[in-house]
Amino acid sequence: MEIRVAVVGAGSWGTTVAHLICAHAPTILWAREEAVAEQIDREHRNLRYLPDHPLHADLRATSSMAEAVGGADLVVMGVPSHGFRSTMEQVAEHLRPWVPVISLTKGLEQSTRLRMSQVVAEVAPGHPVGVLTGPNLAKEILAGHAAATVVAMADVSMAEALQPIFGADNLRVYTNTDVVGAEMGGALKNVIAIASGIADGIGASDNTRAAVITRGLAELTRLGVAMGGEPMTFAGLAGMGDLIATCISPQSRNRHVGEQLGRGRSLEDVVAEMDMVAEGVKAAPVAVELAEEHGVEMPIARSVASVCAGEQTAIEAYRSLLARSRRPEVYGLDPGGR
Ligand SMILES: NC(=O)C1=CN([C@@H]2O[C@H](COP(=O)(O)OP(=O)(O)OC[C@H]3O[C@@H](n4cnc5c(N)ncnc54)[C@H](O)[C@@H]3O)[C@@H](O)[C@H]2O)C=CC1
Ligand SMILES: O=C(CO)COP(=O)(O)O
Repeated sequence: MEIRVAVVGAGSWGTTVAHLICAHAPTILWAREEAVAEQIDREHRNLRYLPDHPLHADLRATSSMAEAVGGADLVVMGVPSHGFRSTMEQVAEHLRPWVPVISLTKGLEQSTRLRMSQVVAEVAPGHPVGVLTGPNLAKEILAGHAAATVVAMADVSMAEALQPIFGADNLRVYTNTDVVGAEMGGALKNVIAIASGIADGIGASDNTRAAVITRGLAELTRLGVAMGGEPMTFAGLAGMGDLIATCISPQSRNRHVGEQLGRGRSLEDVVAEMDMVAEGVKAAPVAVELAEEHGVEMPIARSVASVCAGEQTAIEAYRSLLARSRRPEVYGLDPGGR
């Protein structure tokens, strides 16, 4: 049976995923701006977000949610976390019963501290829900470089059915039943990537970056496990894999924000000149709140939140991380670990 897919959100990643799926299934991409939808539909290009890449000739695009979602057998959500709930509410008006919803979004809802799959469950109860996540920088995948990713759903047979839909010659898709772990890995690595960028911006060394990545993995694992994620998920593509890609890549928006902060620029200036989302900026204070709620320590996330809020300079944040009291290298599996 042919599956018709709607991808909601025509930024870099939504457009890339729609382009990939289109090779296997009829796909329609929803764009908020009519001009973007028209350009993709007619010219097979998204000049705003992916100017260098022609898109699949069969990819359709629309700014009408009814047209995008009304006939879809699978809905893929690719809007940033700050617009996720309101967009999902529009989706829900047209969603046919039991259509699965897969989130591409790597963020946390600010007001509620919810993961995006939880937002889907609130707005469209009863629909199967999952996430697609991993080290997947959109432009690299569009350029044809090999990558791997994870589709995480509680129902493994449904995740297996989606593997060929999301897969491509250069994109290998694994399954995982740990939605909480996969989703928390994706959201929290953005916060650690800001810290890694800050290190680059203040001129720190590769040793520093390795320390940030490794201790960052410890703290995101600690929180993710406390919230119900499986420890091994954080050692996989959705955890360590995505953390490495985002912390080292010059293409990462989150690492870029950190680098600019490390050079002494203000968050307002850096964000104002970006036409794209850096989820870690909004996820950092939420991670700190969740850490408090779950009784775990997240010193790097706390430092990132504090630099983003203008409470500390980047240099002060790094000095205070180094000045923390001595302790054993308790790894992230113990929720009380420090
Ligand atoms: N770009 C990438 O390489 C990857 C991004 N992601 C995640 O995918 C999500 C989307 O990221 P990108 O596509 O890169 O973002 P982007 O910054 O390239 O584009 C954002 C898209 O969302 C739309 N948008 C912005 N605010 C909105 C709102 N309030 N309501 C509805 N739509 C809104 C914009 O019009 C645009 O189409 C993020 O959570 C990101 O972390 C995940 C994997 C890879
Ligand atoms: O999630 C991503 C790669 O997997 C993209 O990271 P940035 O949002 O930091 O560019």
